[in-house]
Amino acid sequence: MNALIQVNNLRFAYGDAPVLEDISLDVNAGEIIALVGADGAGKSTLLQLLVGQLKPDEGELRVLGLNPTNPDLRSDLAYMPQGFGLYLDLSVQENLAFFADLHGMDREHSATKIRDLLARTGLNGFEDRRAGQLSGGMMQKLALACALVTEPKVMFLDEPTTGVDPVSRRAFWRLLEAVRNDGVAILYATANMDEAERCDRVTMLDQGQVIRQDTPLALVAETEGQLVSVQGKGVRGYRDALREFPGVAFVFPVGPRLNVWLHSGIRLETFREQLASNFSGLEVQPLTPTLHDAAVRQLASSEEAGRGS
Ligand SMILES: Nc1ncnc2c1ncn2[C@@H]1O[C@H](COP(=O)(O)OP(=O)(O)OP(=O)(O)O)[C@@H](O)[C@H]1O
Repeated sequence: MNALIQVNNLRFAYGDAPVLEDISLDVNAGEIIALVGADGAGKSTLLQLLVGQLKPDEGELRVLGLNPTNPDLRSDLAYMPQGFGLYLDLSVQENLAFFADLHGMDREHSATKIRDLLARTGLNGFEDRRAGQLSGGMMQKLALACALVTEPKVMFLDEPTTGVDPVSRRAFWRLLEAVRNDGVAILYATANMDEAERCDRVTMLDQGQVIRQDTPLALVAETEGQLVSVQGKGVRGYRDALREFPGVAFVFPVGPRLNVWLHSGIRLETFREQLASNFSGLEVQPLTPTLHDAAVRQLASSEEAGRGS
C-alpha cells in the first residue's frame, strides 16, 4: 500500500540555519502519526513543507502521490496551523460555509456536510454564535469542523489542542479518532506525550532530526534501563547528588518525588542498598514507564551523544 503522506530524506534550512535534516516518514490511510518534539524542534516547519508553503532544499515530499504545491491537492488536504485562522466576527455557520465556498463545494452538498459536522462536534445549537465568543474548546472543534468540511483525505494538525481543557481535549480526540477510522491519514504535531500515546506511531524530532520512530508501545518497551521513583522527605533537594550517583542515567522531578532512569544492567536491589548507605529516609519503587518517561530518557541520551561527538 502506498502511504498517503511520504517524506524521503528531507533537508531544509532557513538561510544558513539548518532546521530539518534527513527526515523520512510516511503516513498511511487510517493512521494518526504523532510528530513530537520540544519547541523549536522543527514540527511546524515540516508541516509547512508538506502543505507547500515552503520548499525543501533536498529530498522528496509526496501527498497523495503529488508534489505538495500541486493545486489539485487543495480540497483533499486539510491544514490546521497553530492558532487556526477562524474568522472571529463570523458565526459558526458562516465560518463553515466560508470554508466550503473557498473550496468551491456546491451549496447542497456543503449544507448536508455542515449539518453533519455541527452534530458530530456538538456545535449544533451554536450556529449563530460568533466564533470569537466560543470557549477555547469549542473554537478548536469549529476549526476541526472547518478543516473537515471538504472531506479531506489527509490532514496536518499543528498542536491543535494547546490551551484546551482536558474534557474538551478528550472530545476533540473522539472526533479525530472517528476521522481516522474513516480512512484519513493524519500527521499530528504535538509537544504533549499523552496525546502522542493515542497515535498509531510516533516520530520524535530533536533539533531537526528524527531520533526515534515507532509505535508508542514499542518506544516504551525499547527504552534502555529501568525507571524507579525515589521518595522521602526533602528528596527534591537531592536531585543534583542523584544525577552523579552510580548507575543513574537521568533524574527528573514528578510532583513531590524524583523519577530516576537507571542504566541497563543496574539491579534495583543494588541501587536501593547503595542509596540507603548514602542518604537516609529515601524509598525506591519500580515504575512502569509511560511514553513521556521514555521520551525524557531518549532526549537525555541524544543530548549525551551530542556532547560526546
Ligand atoms: N520564518 C523563520 N525564519 C527563520 N527561522 C525560523 C522561522 N520559523 C521557524 N524558524 C526556526 O526554525 C526552527 C524550527 O521551528 P518550528 O516552528 O518548526 O519548531 P516547532 O517544533 O514547531 O516548535 P513550536 O512548537 O515552538 O512551533 C526554530 O529554530 C525556529 O526558530
